[in-house]
Amino acid sequence: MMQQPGRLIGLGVGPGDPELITVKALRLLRESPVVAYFVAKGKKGNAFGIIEAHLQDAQTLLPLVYPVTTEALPAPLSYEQVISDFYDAAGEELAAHLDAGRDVAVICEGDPFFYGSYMYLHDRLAERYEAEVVPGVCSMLGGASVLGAPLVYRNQSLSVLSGVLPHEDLKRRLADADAAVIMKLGRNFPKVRQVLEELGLAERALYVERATMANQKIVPLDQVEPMSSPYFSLIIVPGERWQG
Ligand SMILES: C[C@@]1(CC(=O)O)C2=NC(=C\c3[nH]c(c(CCC(=O)O)c3CC(=O)O)Cc3[nH]c(c(CC(=O)O)c3CCC(=O)O)/C=C3\N/C(=C\2)[C@@H](CCC(=O)O)[C@]3(C)CC(=O)O)/[C@H]1CCC(=O)O
Ligand SMILES: C[S@@+](CC[C@H](N)C(=O)[O-])C[C@H]1O[C@@H](n2cnc3c(N)ncnc32)[C@H](O)[C@@H]1O
Repeated sequence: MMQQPGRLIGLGVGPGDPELITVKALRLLRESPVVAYFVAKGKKGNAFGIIEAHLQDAQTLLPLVYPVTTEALPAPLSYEQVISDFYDAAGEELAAHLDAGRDVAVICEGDPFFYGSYMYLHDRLAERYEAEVVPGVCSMLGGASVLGAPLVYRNQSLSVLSGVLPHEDLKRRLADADAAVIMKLGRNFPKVRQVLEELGLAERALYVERATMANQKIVPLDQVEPMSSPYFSLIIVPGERWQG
C-alpha cells in the first residue's frame, strides 16, 4: 500500500515573547514528529528559542542552517545561487520526511508569510504535499505594542519597507508614506537613519531591537550606535495622531 504523505506545516510562533504563540500553533507543534527551523550559522535560532520549552524527546529536530547571511562570497559564487541551492536542498530534506508519512512543522519567528524563509519551502513543496500555514503575530505588530505606538488612524495607509533598499528608493517611498515600518536594519541602520533625518522624520521615528524578546531594547533613534543595530530590529514611523 502507498504510504500517505505527511503534511507540511508553516507555523508562526510570534515575535519573541513565548506567550505570543497561538493556541493552534502550540497544538500543531506538539503533534508534529519533525520540527524544522531556519537558523544563522553559530546561532541558536530566534524561532527555536521561542518554542524549545515545548519540545519532547521523541520529536526529530531539523535545523536548516543558512550557508550565508552577511559574509562576502568568493567569486564565482553569488548570494542568490548559494541561497537558492540551499532552499532546494532544504526542500528535499523535508520531502524525505513527508514521503515517509511524517508531518513536518517549520517554525517561523513572527508570521511565516511575512518575509519568512518558510515561503521559499512553501513555493517548492506546497504543490506536491498538503500544506497548512498558521499565522503568527508579526514583528511590526509586536514592535508597535512594546513601543506604545498606534500605527495608522482613520484612512491613513501603512508602508512596510525593507532597509535593504537603496538610499534614494527608501527616501522616495518614505516621503510618500502616511506611516511606515522599516524592517531589516542591521548593517542598513546608518543609511535608514540618514534618510529619516533628510526627510525630517527622525523625531517621529521609534526604534526597537528584538521586540518582545527577553533581551528587547528600546533606544531613542539618535542614540543608537550606528554599527551596533542587530538584524532583528525595526523602526516605526507612526501615523500622525488623529484628534478624534
Ligand atoms: C542577506 C539578508 C538581506 C535581507 O534581509 O534581505 C538576509 N538575512 C540577512 C541577515 C541575517 N539573517 C539572519 C541573521 C542572524 C540573526 C540572529 O540570529 O541574530 C542575520 C544577521 C547576521 O548574520 O549578522 C537570520 C535569519 N534570516 C532569516 C531567518 C528566517 C526567518 O525569519 O524566517 C533567520 C533566522 C531566524 C531565526 O533565528 O529564527 C530570513 C531571511 N533572511 C534573508 C536575507 C532572506 C533569506 C535569504 C534570501 O532568500 O535572500 C530571508 C528569508 C528574508 C526575506 O527573504 O525577506 C541579511 C543581510 C542584511 C545586511 O546586509 O546586513
Ligand atoms: C526575515 S524577516 C522575518 C520577519 C518575521 N517573519 C515577522 O513576521 O516579523 C526579519 C526582519 O524582521 C524584523 N524582526 C523580526 N523579529 C523582530 C523582533 N522581535 N523585533 C524587531 N524586529 C524584528 C527585523 O526587521 C528583521 O530584520
